Amino acid sequence: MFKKVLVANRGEIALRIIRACKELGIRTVAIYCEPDATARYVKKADEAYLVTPGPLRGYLNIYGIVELAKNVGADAIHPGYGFLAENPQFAEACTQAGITFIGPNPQAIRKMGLKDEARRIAQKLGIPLLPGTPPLHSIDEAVSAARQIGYPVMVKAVAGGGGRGLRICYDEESLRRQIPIAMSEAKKAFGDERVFIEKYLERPHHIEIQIMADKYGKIIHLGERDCSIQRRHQKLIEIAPSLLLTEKVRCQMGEAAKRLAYEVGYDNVGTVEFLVDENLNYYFLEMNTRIQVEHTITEEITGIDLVQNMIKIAYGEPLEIKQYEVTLNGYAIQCRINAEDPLNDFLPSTGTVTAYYSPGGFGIRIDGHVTEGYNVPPYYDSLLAKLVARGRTWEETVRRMHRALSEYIIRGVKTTIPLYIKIMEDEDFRKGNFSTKYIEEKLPSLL
Ligand SMILES: Nc1ncc2cc(-c3cccc4ccccc34)c(N3CC[C@@H](N)C3)nc2n1
Ligand SMILES: [Ca+2]
Repeated sequence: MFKKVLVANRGEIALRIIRACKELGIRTVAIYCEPDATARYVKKADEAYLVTPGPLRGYLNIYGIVELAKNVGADAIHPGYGFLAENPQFAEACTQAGITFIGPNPQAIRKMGLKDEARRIAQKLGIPLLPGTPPLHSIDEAVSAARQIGYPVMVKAVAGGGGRGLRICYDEESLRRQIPIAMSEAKKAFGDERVFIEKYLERPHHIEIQIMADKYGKIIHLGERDCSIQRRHQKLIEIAPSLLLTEKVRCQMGEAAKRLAYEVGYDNVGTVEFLVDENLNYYFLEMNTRIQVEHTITEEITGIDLVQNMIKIAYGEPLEIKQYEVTLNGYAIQCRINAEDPLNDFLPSTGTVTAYYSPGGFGIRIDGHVTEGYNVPPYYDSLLAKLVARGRTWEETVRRMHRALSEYIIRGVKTTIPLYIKIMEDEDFRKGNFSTKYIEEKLPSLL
């Protein structure tokens, strides 16, 4: 097994990876930029090094991080999520330095990073897709395609993902206007101006399948997560399993996700995103080649430690879990405790945490890095902690999450906790009656 792993990330996911390594007897190296110098994950690592340039680019400095890993004698690097997690150049730089990248192979990262390539492969495999086009060459081509597809359509950047580079068009005038804007935005944001269009689903559920593959072609899926409760592509609450799927559709989506992973020669963990409509028709969206923030709820209902499996797979161990051994027990809900003010358009709230008391008790998990006195910096995402509640029934899980949220004390910064308390009391949420429009439609009445 690896002797020393460098964690190329910060905050809660860095702490999560450090904990997984500790349980495997692996020494850990943390990196930090100045604002994180006193953060808990830095203290919990066996070694910690300041990386430059701060306060953010040190976490994105491919060659600086690889150089440091070599100098401290790390034999593997875990990228976490965000930052360099889906950067094929980083994965290749690690390999070239003789350091194992704990994640998928660079070819699979590259393939799934281009939405048109992912769609083409899904189409070849007979995985359902929304009506759409390959990358467009002209506005006229988009207009004639949209006539076939029918409005509304969504314009998507080929190199986009996670909600970036998306535009909705309800008629031809809007499409003609927005295509050039989308292309120039894509050029600026991703260095690739190519866009395509798809039929826009108005009120879908956003459901993703967790997969895990070893280096020998063994692939399993670990059920789904419903991530529909988001705001401007920032996920707020995730649940597992979904309240919408039947066992039959779950199996179909799981098999489709495994076929896609197998086709691209995938190894390590990954997530295949779908949209599901109220008639349980599901459509492939994209694939994420990283561990996700919400991996926790899958761990809670399957009992499988996804981060430790990432490390074992990267080390070359064969998958020891068989598909029939994956059982989904009960329900789990994750609330992302963000330093944002839900009463003020979710504006980031910075400052010092003057009081911090996290809940506990049966079926409660906290993944977070905040303590009293922590100064919430403005440079990073606003996630302070992930509060996860698990229960045998959905009703019990909602009650437990409500109780835990009511116990949670964070003073000195505004957080999303008050909003989540209201959501746990909302009849539509409790009945599983929510789509990607839930927050947009409910916010005014919830607060
Ligand atoms: N053809 C079509 N119709 C509806 C969609 C709805 C979403 C979507 C899914 C989840 C939340 C959203 C919030 C605002 C806008 C879109 C969404 C979506 N995306 C793309 C990135 C992924 N993370 C979410 N793609 C869509 N595509
Ligand atoms: Ca994505």
